[in-house]
Amino acid sequence: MDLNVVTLTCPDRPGIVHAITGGIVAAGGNITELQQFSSPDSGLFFTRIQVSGAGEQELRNAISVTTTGFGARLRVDDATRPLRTLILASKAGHAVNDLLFRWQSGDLPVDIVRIMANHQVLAPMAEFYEVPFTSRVVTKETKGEFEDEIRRVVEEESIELVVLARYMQILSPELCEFLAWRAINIHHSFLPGFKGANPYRQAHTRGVKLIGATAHFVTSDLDEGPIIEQNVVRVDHTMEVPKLVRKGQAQESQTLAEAVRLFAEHRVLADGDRTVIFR
Ligand SMILES: Nc1nc2c(c(=O)[nH]1)N[C@@H](CN(C=O)c1ccc(C(=O)N[C@@H](CCC(=O)O)C(=O)O)cc1)CN2
Repeated sequence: MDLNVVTLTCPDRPGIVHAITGGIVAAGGNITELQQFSSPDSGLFFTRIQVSGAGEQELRNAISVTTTGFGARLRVDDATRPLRTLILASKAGHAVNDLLFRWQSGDLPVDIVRIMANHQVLAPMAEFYEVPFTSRVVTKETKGEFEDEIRRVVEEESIELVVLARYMQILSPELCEFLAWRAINIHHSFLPGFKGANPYRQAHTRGVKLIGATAHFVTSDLDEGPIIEQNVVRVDHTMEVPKLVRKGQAQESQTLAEAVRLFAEHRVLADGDRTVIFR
C-alpha cells in the first residue's frame, strides 16, 4: 500500500485545503493524517497531509493541477523510504551512539550511510554498527579539502540529511549554502543562551538553574540557525561543570534524535528563519 506525505507552503487564501484534498481524491488517495497552520507573521499557509492508496507521482501531478496559481512549494515524499543520512562528528560519542542505536533498532526512519569525523576516536563505534567511517585532521590548511570531501559524499551517496552530532568545526558559508535546510546541528545549550564551544562552563559561571540542548538547522551564523527542537533539565548550585556535562549529554542525545525523526518524517517546514513543526 502506497503511503506518502504531502507538504505544501503557499501564500494564505481561502480554499487551499479544498484544492489539495480534491487533488488527493482525484489521485485515488485516502487521507490518514492532516495538519495545517496559517502564519499571521508571514501570511503563509503550511500543511502536512499523510495519504494512503495513491502513488507519489500521481499525487504530485494531481495536486499541482488543483493548486495551479497558488504560488505553492509542494513536496510529495514516500513515507516508507528512510532518509539517506551522513553524520559529522568529532570526539564526543554520546549523540552519535544514540542515533546509531535508534537507527539499528528501527526507531528512526533514516539510513545512516557514513560517518565523517575530524578525529579517529569514534572509528570503533562506527565499526561496531558496520557504518563506513572517514576521518581527517582538520586544520586551517586542510579544512577546505575536508569540506570538499563532505560535498563529494553528499552528491555521490545521494545524502538527504547531514547531522552534526557534536561536530566541533565551524562549516564555511559556502558549505552551509550547499547544505541549506538539510543539515541539523545539536548545540549543547538552551539557545539563544550560551553560544559557542563551551556552553556548560558558561552556564556554571552564570549560575543558571536550567540547562538544555537545541537542535537547529546549520547556517553561516554560528548557533543562529532555525530551531527544530529544544529540551531543558533542572540543575543546582551543587553541580560542577563535569556534572552539568553529564546531565546535558542526555538532553543533547534526546533532542537531536527527536529533531532527526521530525525531519525524516517530513514534519519540519521552513517559515523564514523559523520552523513550523507538525508533530
Ligand atoms: N556554520 C556553522 N557551523 C557549525 C555550527 C553552526 O551553527 N554553523 N555549529 C557547530 C557546533 N557548535 C555548537 O553547537 C560549535 C562548534 C565549534 C565551535 C568552535 O568555536 N570551534 C572552534 C574549534 C574548536 C575545536 O577545534 O575543538 C573553531 O572552529 O575555531 C563553536 C560552536 C558546528 N559547526
